[in-house]
Amino acid sequence: MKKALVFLTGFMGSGKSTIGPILAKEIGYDFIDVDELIEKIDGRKIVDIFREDGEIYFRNLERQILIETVLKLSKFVVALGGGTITFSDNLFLVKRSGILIYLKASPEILLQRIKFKTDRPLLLDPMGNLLPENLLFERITTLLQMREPYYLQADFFVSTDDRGIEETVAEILKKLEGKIA
Ligand SMILES: Nc1ncnc2c1ncn2[C@@H]1O[C@H](COP(=O)(O)OP(=O)(O)OP(=O)(O)O)[C@@H](O)[C@H]1O
Ligand SMILES: O=C(O)C1=C[C@@H](O)[C@@H](O)[C@H](O)C1
Ligand SMILES: [Mg+2]
Repeated sequence: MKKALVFLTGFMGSGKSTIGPILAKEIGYDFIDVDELIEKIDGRKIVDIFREDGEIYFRNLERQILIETVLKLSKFVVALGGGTITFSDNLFLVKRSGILIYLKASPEILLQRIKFKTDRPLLLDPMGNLLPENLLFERITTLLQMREPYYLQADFFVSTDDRGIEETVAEILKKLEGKIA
């Protein structure tokens, strides 16, 4: 059966929020970013939610918003959070509702893309400051190793390491052919 939701998963910095709106435009879908939706509904930035209430609170909120809002949409490209499909049975729910695409990137490339960003709480030190580059690289490598078994359960993946944004979108369009409503 052809599906009417396209989900993007992948590590922080893999390009979900960047590729999502461009892909949506190409296939005539709307676009929604789960991280942005969480911030809009909760009224706080994700770093503040993590700092004030902790990761478990965030994961429960993310799951609730996924079930109550996102999975009810049709003809949307959805940028998931980097950890969404690793929590509870979110992966199962997502795969049941649409096509899941993994934007794959190596730790080296991810490091270059995210090393100056302060809006990803899992990549900061306990005081909320940027980690030194060597520790950040270790954090990315460890977390990616734990996450990849989930990401690889996507319907297909696209490597973004040696491609620009437009090329990545073109590759996705090719792989989506005949699969979406
Ligand atoms: N081929 C590519 N595909 C995607 N993004 C790329 C590519 N090349 C460079 N970039 C850059 O990498 C960054 C990706 O960041 P983006 O915020 O889209 O990641 P994300 O997956 O949404 O992360 P998060 O899970 O933290 O929300 C952007 O600054 C984008 O311009
Ligand atoms: O990889 C993760 O666990 C996260 C990625 C971001 O998209 C946000 O959802 C949040 O910072 C957590
Ligand atoms: Mg994003």
